[in-house]
Amino acid sequence: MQSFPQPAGKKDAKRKSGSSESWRSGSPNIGEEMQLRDTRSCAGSEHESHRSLSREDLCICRILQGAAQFLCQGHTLTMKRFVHVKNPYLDTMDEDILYHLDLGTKTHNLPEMFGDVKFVCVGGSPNRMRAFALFMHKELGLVEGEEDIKDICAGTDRYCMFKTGPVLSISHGMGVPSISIMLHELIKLLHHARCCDVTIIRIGTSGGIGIAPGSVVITDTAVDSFFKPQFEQVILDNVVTRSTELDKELAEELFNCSKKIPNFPALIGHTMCTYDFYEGQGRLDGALCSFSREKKLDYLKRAYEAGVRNIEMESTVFAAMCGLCGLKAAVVCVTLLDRLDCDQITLSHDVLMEYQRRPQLLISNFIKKKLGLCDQIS
Ligand SMILES: O=P(O)(O)O[C@H]1O[C@H](CO)[C@@H](O)[C@H]1O
Ligand SMILES: O=c1cc[nH]c(=O)[nH]1
Repeated sequence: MQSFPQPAGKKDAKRKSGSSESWRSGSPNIGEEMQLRDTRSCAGSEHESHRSLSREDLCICRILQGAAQFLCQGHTLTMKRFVHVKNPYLDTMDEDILYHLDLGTKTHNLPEMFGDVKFVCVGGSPNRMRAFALFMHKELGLVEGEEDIKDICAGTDRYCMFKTGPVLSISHGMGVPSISIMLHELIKLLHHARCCDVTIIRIGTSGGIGIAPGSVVITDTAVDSFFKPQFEQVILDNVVTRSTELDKELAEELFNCSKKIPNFPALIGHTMCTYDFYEGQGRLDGALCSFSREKKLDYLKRAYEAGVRNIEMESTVFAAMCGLCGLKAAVVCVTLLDRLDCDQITLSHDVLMEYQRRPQLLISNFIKKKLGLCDQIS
């Protein structure tokens, strides 16, 4: 049984300072760090030394010289992947208040609370993300009881956040504006906490196109309503187009993981992200509808031909923001219906719950595999 620290509360955070617990390595996260691994010892062994990189030019030169020497001696060198923000103003701020998460750099010790996070899972519904955290807690064989898993954002009712071991589970609400606000604050949180090598996965629901309800779609590329792999962000009065490519290797790895789960219908495909559930997804059952059944089917069939296998409402901005900030990202959504057949979701509560657990099961197995807990694959 393993034991991981739960995040410290506000009061504790004020008193404590300094390093965070890090997953298994026991080493603190100190600014930008370069990890030098001796490959002449057995793979995965503990012969690792850590050196800090200062931003001073002189120091960088020395380290690069050292690294070059190290490489010449037959070692390999791997860089830790830190979460980066692309905003010069952040460095000039005395305090950063993550308003919608009810967290802040002065009120909370973010490195201590979150420094060991390696996996972030996000999804629309607060209950689903709480259930996922509790499920992960059990799957990781953690000793603390469920009652220790509290909503870290309880001071706000915008989003909820739970942490168990190296896994953070957060709700993002519905649609691009809602997830985008959460991601701005989450990415800053991971940056302030000096997290490294973080994988982020959206586990959601969606409408399928031409595939059986209950199928789990692992997204290779998120596309917009015109089937383009891009997200258009309006900034001031400009439209900035951002790429929505996701990590293909990660998608493949997840797909391979899915093959090990008995009777698990999964596939890789494009995911279309829309700004609306009704007109935007070609539904005939909204309060407004100005197109015919034929037009709807023609649109969905063209989407299918373009490689789209499911439709949801967050994937493009999720892919774009995570890609820009150095987060390895994936989108895994179960389909609740086949949009070529119908528009209304008529599943019973039990079936809906069972479907929603499918992405969670896959991601739990993936996380356990990554943590070397392969004997505990469900
Ligand atoms: O199940 P979640 O994660 O909320 O995802 C899907 O479900 C919502 C619509 O019902 C949208 O947020 C859509 O993206
Ligand atoms: O059809 C659906 C089902 C779930 N979520 C969506 O965005 N669309």
